[in-house]
Amino acid sequence: MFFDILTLFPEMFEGPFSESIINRAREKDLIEVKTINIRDYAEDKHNRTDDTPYGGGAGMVMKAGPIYRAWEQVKSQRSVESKTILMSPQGEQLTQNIVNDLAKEPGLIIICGRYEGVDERVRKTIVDREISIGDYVLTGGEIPAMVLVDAAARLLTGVLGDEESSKKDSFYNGLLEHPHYTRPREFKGLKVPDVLLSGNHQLIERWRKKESLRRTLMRREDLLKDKELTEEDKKLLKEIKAELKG
Ligand SMILES: Nc1nonc1C(=O)NCC1CCCCC1
Repeated sequence: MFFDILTLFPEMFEGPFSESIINRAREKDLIEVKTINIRDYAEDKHNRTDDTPYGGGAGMVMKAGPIYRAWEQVKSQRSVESKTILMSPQGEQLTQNIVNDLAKEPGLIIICGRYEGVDERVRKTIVDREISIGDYVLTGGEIPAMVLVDAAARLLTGVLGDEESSKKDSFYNGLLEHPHYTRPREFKGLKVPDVLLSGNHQLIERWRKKESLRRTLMRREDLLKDKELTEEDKKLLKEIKAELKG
């Protein structure tokens, strides 16, 4: 899978993508991440990529021309179709389901907005999907682009080792993840639950599913509304609610 990232700040991506799992995936050719500097596609003598807003007001708007030409260039260099994503607070909220969908694409072109945003003609001509990583405003779309690349890349076969499989993620099975423990058995007087030391894998899996349901019920009950609960889930939830009643 490839990620072609249109940005005014390509060097922002050097650090995060040259470390750890994403870097290993690039070295194994499981993903390709290219940054394209929108400024290279400015056409006026001042190399402008932004300008004042029509209608007045504070701030600057990213010009459509440089973005469009950068987009044409990356499109022409790819032999397969790719979706164009604009990262912005006005987009649909990124969820694991959206990541799961996007990770099935052969590649993504990701546009990183800056200043007050991009000229509306960018949306009307080349954007397939506008995505937000949350209801807050950052200084640019670069960090949201890194979030999207990270979340999609880790789902690709071979990116995570078996032990790190994404199959049991929070949100992967629609629930929050159960608590995790590792050595030592006791830390600050807090002991590892005995069941995790029992070696009884059936009991351990039951404990993990129950704690996942408990955590989801306590923190994100909204997720339970969308989840198809098995008979075992319902039984465990009943136990949890009885325990909460004390
Ligand atoms: N939140 C977000 N989710 O995705 N992108 C986000 C963002 O805050 N991006 C920066 C803004 C800054 C002003 C112009 C448009 C982009």
